[in-house]
Amino acid sequence: MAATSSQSVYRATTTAPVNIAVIKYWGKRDTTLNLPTNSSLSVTLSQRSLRTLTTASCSSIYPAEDTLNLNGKPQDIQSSKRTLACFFPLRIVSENNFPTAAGLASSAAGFAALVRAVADLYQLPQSPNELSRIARQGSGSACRSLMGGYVAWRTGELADGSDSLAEEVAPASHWPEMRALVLVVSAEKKDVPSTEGMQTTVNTSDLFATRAQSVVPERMSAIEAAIQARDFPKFAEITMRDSNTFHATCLDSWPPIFYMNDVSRAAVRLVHDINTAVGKTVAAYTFDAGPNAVIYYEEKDSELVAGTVKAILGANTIGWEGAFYERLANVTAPGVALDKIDSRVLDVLKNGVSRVILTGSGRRTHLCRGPPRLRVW
Ligand SMILES: Nc1ncnc2c1ncn2[C@@H]1O[C@H](COP(=O)(O)OP(=O)(O)OP(=O)(O)O)[C@@H](O)[C@H]1O
Ligand SMILES: C[C@@](O)(CCOP(=O)(O)OP(=O)(O)O)CC(=O)O
Repeated sequence: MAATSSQSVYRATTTAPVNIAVIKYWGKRDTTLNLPTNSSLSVTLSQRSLRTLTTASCSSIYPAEDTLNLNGKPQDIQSSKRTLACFFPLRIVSENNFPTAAGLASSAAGFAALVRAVADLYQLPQSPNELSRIARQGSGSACRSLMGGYVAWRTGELADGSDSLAEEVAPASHWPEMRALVLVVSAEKKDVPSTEGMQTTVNTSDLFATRAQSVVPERMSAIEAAIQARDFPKFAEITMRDSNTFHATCLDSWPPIFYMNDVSRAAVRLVHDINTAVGKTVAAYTFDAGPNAVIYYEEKDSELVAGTVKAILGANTIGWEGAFYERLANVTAPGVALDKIDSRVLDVLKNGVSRVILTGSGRRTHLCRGPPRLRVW
């Protein structure tokens, strides 16, 4: 029997990447609009390793309520006022190919994919910068996942948030040698969610105001210049210092918040030991609101950085995966002699890291399988 338009299902499918900040967003000046207290800057990671896949669909045959299914489980979104505004109820189905709510920026990829899929479904003309304004309100860091490469989120000044947008500082192709080694220390849900933790910091930390008002603005300019010049040592030092300052404001919060643990601190020591042994900065660590380490380095230094990590952790005992693992597959000897690394660090890392994802900088959200289309299910 021929399909009638009342049976029609319209749908759009999109993917979105994870981004890992090198200048951290931490603090809101407006919690409703999700306006930040400082600008931030991130590297969008390759979707060949980590991505969210989201399909948005609408139809008059759907029950009269919006639904979100995440990783196979229905989510509670009915308190949202959006339902009332929809003529055709929306059905969102999404899947992350990595742990959700574990400090691996699932909310960033998740909300970016959601906004992109809905915009594609309705064939909205908005640019990624304009869509970033919407994604920001789902989760602040999500606004940076609508773009590829090196992305800044400008704090903005206006009370309505209309100038608090993300913009691409440089595409991934500008510095394609950038690699990211994710050491998964824990895939557990974190104790203090980012949304709650950052406001505890805003309200109680004495260090916080200095970071937001003077430290970050200087670092934003310096890291953008380092990215334009592809100056890895400069990029790396700012990245490490900013991660440390962010975690210092967490420790300075009341009650104090701890996201890094002994394994995280071992990863910090490892990176400094590698850099000292090599005699220049070839690796940079950064930590979000959880213990997992992300280590940035350039492809030419794969053996020195990832090769050393591989020799410490062993390739067989834990999972090594990711789009850029190929070059390392046959590397067995450490790039840096292990006697140059603090011996306590070796054991802590070996026992504490459960999984390694080797990835690199990548491109922005993209539409899957052509433009939105009419389908009868
Ligand atoms: N694919 C998705 N689609 C829609 N919402 C998602 C998706 N993935 C995650 N989320 C939302 O984001 C929440 C997790 O965000 P949370 O900030 O706690 O963790 P995270 O993003 O993994 O960590 P972090 O932001 O510290 O790196 C989930 O509970 C869910 O509400
Ligand atoms: C440490 C961070 O990863 C914090 C991310 O916080 P979220 O974007 O998850 O917070 P909400 O806006 O409340 O959803 C730093 C960063 O990504 O810049």
